[in-house]
Amino acid sequence: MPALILAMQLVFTGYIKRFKVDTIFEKPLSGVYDYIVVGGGTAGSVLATRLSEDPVTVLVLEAGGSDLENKYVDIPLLSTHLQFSEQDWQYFTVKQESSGYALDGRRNYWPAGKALGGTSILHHMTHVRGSPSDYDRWEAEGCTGWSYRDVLPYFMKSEDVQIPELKKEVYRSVGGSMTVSIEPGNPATEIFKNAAGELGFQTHDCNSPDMIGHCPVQNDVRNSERCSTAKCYIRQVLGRQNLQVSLQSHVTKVVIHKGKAVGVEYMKHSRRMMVMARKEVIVSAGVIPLHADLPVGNNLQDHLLFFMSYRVNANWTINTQKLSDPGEFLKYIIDKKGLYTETGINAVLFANLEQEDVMSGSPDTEIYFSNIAPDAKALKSGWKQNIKDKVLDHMVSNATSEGISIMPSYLHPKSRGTIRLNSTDPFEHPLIDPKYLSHPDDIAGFVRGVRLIQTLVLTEPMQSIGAELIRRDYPGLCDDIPFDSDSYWACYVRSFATTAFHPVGTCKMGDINDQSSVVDPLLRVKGIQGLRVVDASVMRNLISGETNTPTIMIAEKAADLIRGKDTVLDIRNKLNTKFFTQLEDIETSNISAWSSQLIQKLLSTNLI
Ligand SMILES: Cc1cc2nc3c(=O)[nH]c(=O)nc-3n(C[C@H](O)[C@H](O)[C@H](O)COP(=O)(O)OP(=O)(O)OC[C@H]3O[C@@H](n4cnc5c(N)ncnc54)[C@H](O)[C@@H]3O)c2cc1C
Repeated sequence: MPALILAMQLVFTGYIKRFKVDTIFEKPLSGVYDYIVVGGGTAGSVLATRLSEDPVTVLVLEAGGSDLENKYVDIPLLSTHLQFSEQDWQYFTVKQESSGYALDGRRNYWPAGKALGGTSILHHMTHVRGSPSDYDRWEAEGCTGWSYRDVLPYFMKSEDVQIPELKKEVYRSVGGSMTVSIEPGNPATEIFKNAAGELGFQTHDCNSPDMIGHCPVQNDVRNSERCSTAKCYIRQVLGRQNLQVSLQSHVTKVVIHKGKAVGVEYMKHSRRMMVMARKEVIVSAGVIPLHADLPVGNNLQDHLLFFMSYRVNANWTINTQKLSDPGEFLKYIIDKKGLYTETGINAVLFANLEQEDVMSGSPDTEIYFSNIAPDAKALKSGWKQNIKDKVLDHMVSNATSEGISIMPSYLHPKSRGTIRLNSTDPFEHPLIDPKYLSHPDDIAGFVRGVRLIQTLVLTEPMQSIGAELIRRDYPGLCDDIPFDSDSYWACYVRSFATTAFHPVGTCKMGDINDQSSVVDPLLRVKGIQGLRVVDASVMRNLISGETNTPTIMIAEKAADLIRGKDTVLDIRNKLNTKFFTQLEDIETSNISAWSSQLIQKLLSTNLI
């Protein structure tokens, strides 16, 4: 107990120091700035950092407060503690017709960051760039200048890789703002690696141009603390005289005069204010649309995932009992060591299950490995999924403190949804309707993922820990369908798959003549001068993985587009001479030569 008190004192002292720093946000505003950035989230923090490198004035208006107001922000394992906090918008989707059968009202809970740093202060820190084909597809569909060759230099500019074996890779970088690291091994990571290896998946860098394979998860973590874009970008430059950040400033309207965005209206401490922009207004408010009069809010896309949990005989699972040991917490506070340094995801695996050779091309499936045990507390208050009480009680009756979860996610869903403003009141939450699993192909994609997981569990490393599936079917929910048939898993997916938190696409980028797009390839809102959108909403199609790192890339590139500068010329030249020819070789080589018994096993199942 004294250890616990000491730990709490240390946290509290850190608190006081932080509040002193945050008075910087209270500087009085002037009436006009060169650039106004709406939203200081993942993208907004990056963009304002870059724009204010020039002799221009930049204002960031952020609806939330300081990222440091929540004591859990830094601690990797406690990211879910930010959900349903003041730093979360706490959105819910509308009732889903084709999914969410196990959810209360069939509604997904949609967390989103509401503070400086935006969703990067509460996300799970997995660092994934996506596949070259994702960006080449954007370019082919009219997003000129966004091919993999174009965007790779910006991924590199933003990162500071602290993984010794990757520092020298020509496509990776050191010295950028975002630290990328791997937490020192948990035995679980080794088991997952060996299981994947037995099926022929090589362990390599999933942020290389060839994503297929297994990787210990790379994280946006610096010295065992979260590296949000608040901490790793904008807080580094808050002393600049030409940069002003105003918190608790909720923008309610972009002011448009004679077809040009000239400023914004916003509410701060219940007072309505207006501020003008000499050059541009840039909306970086995330996927929730601000503009009522534009064709925004269509093309909503998101990844789903669900938990396949297994009982195991292993002493390395993370469970509530281990975490409530005060010594464990102290280990983190004093030495930045122990279980709290982990993010809860040990490793990821990417495969291309849609085609015969699952190990070539670009991935359509991501598998997450987690050594967090599905014990009663984790099920009730860990990953919050809005599961119906009676279903949750049933799950809790099967809880175990020695277990793991493996989660499939289908990466290129065809379902498309919408986000619509619910009323003229800008403070009311919008109607979010992702129409999850409305396209039948998405179900088939998930069932293939289930079969891959089942195959992984049959490997010797997984059998050596006695991995045994914990069934979650519930009276009236899939229990009338023969267990393990494709139809059973289809029902399971429709019942238990929930958001993987990667919504994109509501301000779709496209060619100037593409009627369905909102912004052009320079991210300018079509038909309105002086207005751009720079955030995850401009992604035309979902990328093959998590969306924070690509959003940072978008903001880095947008800063160059706005400033009319090429800050990555040196990186591009280096890549042109050393890398892109090599990349062409990779694309044409027969990667499928990797041995794989998996292919045979997968093909022997009848997919729906
Ligand atoms: C729980 C969770 C886990 C995730 N895990 C990962 C992960 O492990 N890896 C990964 O790569 N991605 C992950 N993501 C996704 C990733 O974090 C997002 O794609 C990314 O943060 C989106 O960035 P953004 O700039 O578009 O929006 P945000 O970061 O959400 O920024 C929008 C900002 O605008 C502010 N804002 C909104 N409206 C207004 C307004 N009217 N006026 C003023 N300000 C406003 C918001 O408060 C917010 O600060 C996760 C997301 C969630 C929710």
